[in-house]
Amino acid sequence: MFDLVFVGKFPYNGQVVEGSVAIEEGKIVRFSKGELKGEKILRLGRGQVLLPGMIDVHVHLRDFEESHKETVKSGTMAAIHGGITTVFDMPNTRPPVMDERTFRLRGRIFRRSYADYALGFLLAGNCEEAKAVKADFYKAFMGASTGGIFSEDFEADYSCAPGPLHVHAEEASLIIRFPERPPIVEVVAIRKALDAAERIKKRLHICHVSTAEGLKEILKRGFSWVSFEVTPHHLFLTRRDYERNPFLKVYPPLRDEKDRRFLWEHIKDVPVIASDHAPHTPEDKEGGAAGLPGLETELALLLDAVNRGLLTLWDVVEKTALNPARLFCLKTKGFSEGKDADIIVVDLKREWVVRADDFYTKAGWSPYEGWRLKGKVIMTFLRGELVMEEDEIIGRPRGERVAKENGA
Ligand SMILES: NC(=O)N[C@@H](CC(=O)O)C(=O)O
Ligand SMILES: [Zn+2]
Ligand SMILES: [Zn+2]
Repeated sequence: MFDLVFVGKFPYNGQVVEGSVAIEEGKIVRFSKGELKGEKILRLGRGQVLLPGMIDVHVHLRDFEESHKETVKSGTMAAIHGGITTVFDMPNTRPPVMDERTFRLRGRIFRRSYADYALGFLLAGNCEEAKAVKADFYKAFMGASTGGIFSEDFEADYSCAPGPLHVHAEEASLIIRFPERPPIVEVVAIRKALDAAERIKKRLHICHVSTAEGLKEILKRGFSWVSFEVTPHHLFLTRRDYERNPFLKVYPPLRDEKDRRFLWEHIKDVPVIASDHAPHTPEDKEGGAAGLPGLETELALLLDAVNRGLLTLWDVVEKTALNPARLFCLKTKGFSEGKDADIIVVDLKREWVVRADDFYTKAGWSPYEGWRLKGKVIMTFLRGELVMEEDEIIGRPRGERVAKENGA
């Protein structure tokens, strides 16, 4: 007799099938086309589908001296509200996570985390410190973004990285010449990062790819040790939106319709979708801060796109859960028997209107305010425990640090 059995539709081997998924002690233990017996049976309703919880590999939770923007507590409540069960914590905090003491402090505040988490470490000429910590991933900026820290010598930082390196690819020298950061600023940086990757051949993940030329360059080189992500704002918004709403200032900037369309035309080749949840308060945005909140809208935007035939549910599952688990060697994550039961129930038919007032993030505003979306996350389970239902957070923070495959 299993602890919990879901009965209904779920993605399996590229399809969406009918059957049951059995959970035992926080793990997925059985997929079946038939009915399985359980202490608790959760029968999904019409329009509802069971999906793996999202692994969001690009999240800024702020906290420390920027707790007014977001905290680990508020940001991870927003995550589970949006169906995200694992977050990668970006280290461009204030103070930045660039030394052993701050890295330890960072680990301690995640006791308040409502989601599972991977801890990042910022690399910028601090190689000795980087080697002294065992972070789950490392981050380098080729040009300044929020926090202003970037690599003087990107190749040295990349060579030093003791684990997978996420990189913000905007070329510092071109940002000075072109502060509007046109596509060339990203494309030159991506080319430089790929040239370095060809020589160094270590795991590299290129963040928030936003330009057609940049995506073309990555696909042309086709290095198996280089992965990349695209964000919802570069898929659903353009520079025109920014011209109408200055709050939509973000690095890399929103692009023209042709870049956005190119991303969609190649969505099949995009391995990971990640939010780059970068909360700033309205006051900070008035002051010109770059970055957009995205945790509580990203999956719903993708479900709405599924309803509009722009991608399949299986595409969503691969880009938000299966590929991140595989690419970052998360030993206990992935939607298969023996893995953590990080599960969400989504209602593909539920229509709702985006209102920042309904959100847990401290950002206090949303790029998608007023948008009517078809598709909503209605339940989130973290390692088999219900942690969110119908917009309510249930229980206390239960987040745990991810486990990596040996040597990853
Ligand atoms: N994307 C942004 O515009 N800002 C991010 C930093 C980053 O991801 O570059 C932030 O931390 O605010
Ligand atoms: Zn960035
Ligand atoms: Zn970011």
